[in-house]
Amino acid sequence: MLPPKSHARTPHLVWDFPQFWSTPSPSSSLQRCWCRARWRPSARRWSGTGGTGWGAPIVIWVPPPGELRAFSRCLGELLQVWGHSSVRVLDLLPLLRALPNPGLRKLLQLVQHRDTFVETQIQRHQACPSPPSDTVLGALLGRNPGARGGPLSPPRLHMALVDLFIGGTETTAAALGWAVAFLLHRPELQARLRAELQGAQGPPGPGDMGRLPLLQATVSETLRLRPPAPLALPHCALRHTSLGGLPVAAGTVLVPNLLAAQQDPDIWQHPEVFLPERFLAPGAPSRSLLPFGCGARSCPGEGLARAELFVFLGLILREFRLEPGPEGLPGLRGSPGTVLRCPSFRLRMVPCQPPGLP
Ligand code: HEM
Repeated sequence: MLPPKSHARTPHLVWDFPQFWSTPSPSSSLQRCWCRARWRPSARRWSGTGGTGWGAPIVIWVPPPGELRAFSRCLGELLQVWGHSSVRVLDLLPLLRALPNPGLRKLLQLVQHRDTFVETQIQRHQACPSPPSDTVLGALLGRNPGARGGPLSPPRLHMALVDLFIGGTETTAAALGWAVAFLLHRPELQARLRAELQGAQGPPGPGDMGRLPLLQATVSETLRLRPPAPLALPHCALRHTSLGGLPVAAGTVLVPNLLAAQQDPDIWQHPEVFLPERFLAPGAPSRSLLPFGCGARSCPGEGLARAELFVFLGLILREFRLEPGPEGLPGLRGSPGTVLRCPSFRLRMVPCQPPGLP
C-alpha cells in the first residue's frame, strides 16, 4: 500500500545509527529516555534527569508503558494486514481500491492509530521545556548541531518517524527469531558459537564483529536464508531502462525478490541449508547477500540492525544454551507477508557457566 519508491533522490535522512547505538549509556539521552525516566502518575507524564552531572536536569516525554505496548501491537498488526494478499493486490491494481475491502478498512484504522501516536510524540517533544538534542527526534527537528541536514518539514518528519518504526522494529525482531530457531536445530553450532564468545574478552559489542567471525557469519546466514523483508519495497522505473538484458518501460513497478535471489543455486551451494560456515570460506559470495536491498535507496538501518542482531544474539548465546521447548523443534517455514516471520515457538534457555568461572 505504500506508493512505489521513486528513484529521484529525495533529501535522505542522514544520521549515524551506529553512533547512536554505541554512545556510552550514562551520557546517551536515548538510554536516558528509555531507562532512567520515571512515570509520574500525578503529572501523567514521564520525567527523568540527565543525572550525569553535566547540566541541569531535563524533563523528557516518554509514552506510558500501556501506550507503548498498544503501539507495538498496532505495528505488528499493521505489517500483517499490509502483507495480506487482499491488500497487496491494491499496489498492482489501484482501481480495486474503489471496491469494499475489509483488509483495507482495517489497515486504514491501524494507520490512524499509528499516526496519532507519532503525532502525540512529536508534540510532547516540542512541548518539552529543554528537549534533548541528541535523540533521533531531536536530530530530525534540527536541534542537534552535530547532525547533518536541516530540520524536516512537519509531514516529512512524521513520515520519517513512521519509516523508522515500521522499518526498524518487526524486521530485526523477525531476524532474531529466525536465528534462534535455526540454532535450535544445530546445537553443535551453538556450542562453537559459545566457545567463540567465551574466548573473547567481555560481552560482545558492536565493535567486535571482526573478532567474532562465526557469530557474524550466523547473522549473515540468517539474513540470507530468511530475509525479513523478502520482497523489499516496490520501486518505480522513472525512465526506459533494462535489467539483466530485459527491457523495463518507464512507469513499471518492480518488486525485487530478495528471498529468491539469496537462494539462487548458481551462486549459493546448498542454498536451502542453514550453513553460516559458508561465509567463512575463501571466495564466499558475500556481495550477493542483499537482505537490505542495494543502491541509493537501500535500507538506512542496516548498520543498526546488524549491530542489534550481533549483540543480542551474542549476549543470549554467551549466557544460555538454547533447547527446544515441550513442543519440540520449531518449524522453519515462514509465513508470507511484508515481514517474513518464523512460526511462534517455545524454547528452554538453560543458563551456562559464566565465563571465567572454574
Ligand atoms: C534485519 C533488519 C532489517 C532488514 C532486513 C531491512 C530491510 C530493508 C529493505 C529490504 C528495505 C528496502 C530497500 C529497497 O527498497 O531497496 C528497507 C528499507 C528501509 N529500512 Fe530497513 N531493514 C531492517 C532494519 C531497519 C532498521 C533497524 C531501520 C531503522 C531504524 C530501517 C529503516 C528503513 C527505512 C527508513 C527504509 C526505507 C528507505 C528508503 O525508502 O529509502 N530498517 N529495509
